[in-house]
Order: sequence, then C-alpha cells, then structure tokens
Amino acid sequence: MIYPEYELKPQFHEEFPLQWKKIFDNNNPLHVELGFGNGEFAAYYTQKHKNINYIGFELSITSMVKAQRKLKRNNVTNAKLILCDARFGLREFFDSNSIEKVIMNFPVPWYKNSQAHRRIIIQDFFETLADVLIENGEFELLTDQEWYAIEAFENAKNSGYFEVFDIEKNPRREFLTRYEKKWIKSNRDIFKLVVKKIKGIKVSRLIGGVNKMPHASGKISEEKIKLLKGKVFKENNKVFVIKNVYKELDSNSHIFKVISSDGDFSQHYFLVLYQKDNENWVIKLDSESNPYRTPAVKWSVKKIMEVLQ
Ligand SMILES: C[S@@+](CC[C@H](N)C(=O)[O-])C[C@H]1O[C@@H](n2cnc3c(N)ncnc32)[C@H](O)[C@@H]1O
Repeated sequence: MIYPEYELKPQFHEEFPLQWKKIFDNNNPLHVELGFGNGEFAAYYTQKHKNINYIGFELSITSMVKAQRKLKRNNVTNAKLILCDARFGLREFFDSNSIEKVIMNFPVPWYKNSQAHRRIIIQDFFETLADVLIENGEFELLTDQEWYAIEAFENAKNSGYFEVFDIEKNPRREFLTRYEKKWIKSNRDIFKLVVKKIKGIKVSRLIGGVNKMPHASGKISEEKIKLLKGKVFKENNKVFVIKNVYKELDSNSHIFKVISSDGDFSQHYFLVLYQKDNENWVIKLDSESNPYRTPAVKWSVKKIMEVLQ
C-alpha cells in the first residue's frame, strides 16, 4: 500500500519557493530531515512534536514507500515527504528565513576524495542553511564517522554564519534511527554536531517564481533532426546531452530523450518537436515529463530549436 497523501511532488507546483502555509494549512514552524531512510525517525519526531510541520527528503523510492506506511500507521498529520536530492530541495523549495530546524541522521559519508563533491556538508550547503534557517535556527547532524563530523564542524565554522557547538561523542538519545542502532550494535562511536545560525546570507536559486516552460518555435531543416543524437551542449554551469531521438510513427513529430545538469543537479526528460503548420515547428516538454524548469532545461528547448534552424 502507498499513502500518496504524504508525498509532495514539487514539480507539480506552480510557484517556487513552495507555499508551505498553504500546503499544511497552518503557520507552524518548519522542521526538515535530509535522507529520512525508512521513516522511523519521521514517525517518532512528528508524534513528539505535534506543533511543527515536518518535511523529509529522500532519494530512494523504496524508502519513500516504507516511510509513508510508517506515517500512516502512526496517523501522522504534520508531515510531507519529497523524493528529491536534499541539497537541491533545501535551496529551491524554501524561502529565506523560513526553517526552524534541519536534521540529518547518518548521511552517506562518501569517503573517497573523488566523491567529495557528493557529500552534503560541503561549503555550498552551509550557505544554503544560512539562507533558509531562521535566525537562531539549528542544524543537527548525527554520524558514525568522526572525520565527517569534523569536516562539517570546520565548514560551518569557516563560513562565519553559525555558532558551532563542540562535537558530542556518544550523546544520550531518546530515539535511535535504524542506522544508529546498526552502528551501535557494531560498537561504533556516534558523533553529534549542532550549529546555530547567527548571520544570514541570500543564495541564488535555479528555479523561482512561476514554474512556466517556454516553448520555442520556428522554421527548421528536418534533415538535421537525426544528427542531434548523442550531441552534448555546454554553456557555463549548464550541460545537456541528447541521448536519443525517436520519430513518432503516426505523426510528424519527434521525441528527444535529454539529460541536463545544472552543476551537480541532473534531470532526465523528454522533449517533443512537432510541425505546427506548413512552415513552423514547435519544441516543448513532452506531457509525460515534468522536470524542474532549471536554466539547463529551459536552455535545452531553446538551443535545440536554434541548432535545427
Ligand atoms: C545511511 S542512510 C540513513 C537513513 C536514516 N536517516 C537513518 O538514520 O536510519 C542515508 C539515507 O540518505 C539518503 N540520501 C543520500 N543522499 C541523499 C540526498 N542527496 N538527498 C536525499 N537523500 C539522500 C539515502 O537514500 C539513504 O536512505
């Protein structure tokens, strides 16, 4: 069973940042968990703090389903779960000075230097936190990796936006998450870091305002269409690749399978190109696709039309 009432799909919302007051129908403080796993902590936390609105981020679909079941079993009414990269969601879905607390329990540490850019606690993350947390709002991190807690400590401290408390070793905890139990069972130490926002900053967002998708239209040279397969386009922070081009059998339209990225944030989607009248063609997002309208997504529409002309 899935319980879709708990899942929020921001792609279907018209405006960013999201209107949390409308979504929860109240003005309660927002608490956000990054990587909620199977939702044990979410179910506990929302029961314990009935006067907050909980928003959780996760990448795993299986975890999303399990967490929905846990919330339903506990009759939780103050939680929304989002399937999305937490780094993107934290920056794009929340207004400045809007979150009271951000919690991250046992993130994947990404040990290797080559994976360092995938770590959540990089400098950019602390800038986003300094924007979206309210004054005196907190970020709490639990990890079984001491080096990770130290790296987070240093990045937070060096940013200048936080009061950073000493790392606590094996803190007393009222509730243990699934991974916490696992690490304690294998005799690992647990490290807790808390940082409190003391200074704000405004970071730039990739999406914002009304979530509209521009179409592009014009005359094209049809013979250029199939030559686009495999082509890569780059401009500053934006990249897109045309993975494939399909011709629809029963109409004069073509589907482009595209992967785009804006820095570290990638999306897969389909664009449709069709003949509008004798002279003009239109390219737009296929109705089956609903990526966030980031600069790279918008640029892919314009650029494909441009190269076909
Ligand atoms: C080690 S598990 C911890 C799960 C849970 N918090 C716990 O303590 O039991 C890390 C979780 O973070 C999720 N995750 C990893 N990177 C993420 C990201 N960038 N955004 C959202 N979730 C992420 C993973 O899918 C995984 O479920």
